[in-house]
Amino acid sequence: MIDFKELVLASHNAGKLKELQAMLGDAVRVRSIGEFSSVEPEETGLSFVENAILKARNAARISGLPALADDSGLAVDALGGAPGIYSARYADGQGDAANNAKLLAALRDVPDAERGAQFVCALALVRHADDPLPILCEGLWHGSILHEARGEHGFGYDPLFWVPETECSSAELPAEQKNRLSHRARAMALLLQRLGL
Ligand SMILES: O=c1nc[nH]c2c1ncn2[C@H]1C[C@H](O)[C@@H](COP(=O)(O)OP(=O)(O)OP(=O)(O)O)O1
Ligand SMILES: [Mg+2]
Repeated sequence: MIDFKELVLASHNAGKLKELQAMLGDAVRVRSIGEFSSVEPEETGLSFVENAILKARNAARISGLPALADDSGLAVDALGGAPGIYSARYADGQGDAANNAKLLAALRDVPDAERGAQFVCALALVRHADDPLPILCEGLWHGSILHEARGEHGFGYDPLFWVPETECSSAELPAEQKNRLSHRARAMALLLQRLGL
């Protein structure tokens, strides 16, 4: 079991930060990397796990604190797992609306039965920048891609992600419910277990 006084969350994404903070609750005092730097590290890894480790090390180096990073994305079956680790950069850095528009266009002629997709989340926790044994936890959330946006909550691809168990898009779920069901929730549950929290 690790005894943290403080932890830095290594994300520049406001939606993610809100979810991670809610899931951690009072378990640990949380700072955000934005307090220390606005420079985002280049995500050069070939996997979610590698990118999560890279972001966690970078945040630990900058802050001097233990760091938790989340690398996540949407893997679409009909696109061979794309956009995957490139989800945030799918429309060349033009943001969520452009990413969603590009995804809808790519799937325009794909029938409902072939629109399966998974949200993927890799969490990496490092005790310090050179930690030789990062704690790694992963979570998946299965669903499918809608033909048009639905809902106002969440962030990123949420308006396009149909959640079969709740029969609505993930942007139609209240935050508390998404935070119990999502890829991030599953990864975080494993992490809290690992940490004895
Ligand atoms: O629950 C989610 N609901 C909707 N979309 C989501 C979710 N989880 C990840 N996503 C999408 C957003 C972004 O297009 C990509 C993450 O990219 P990713 O590099 O991990 O995060 P980011 O660049 O937004 O912030 P940062 O790297 O500073 O943590 O996947
Ligand atoms: Mg990123």
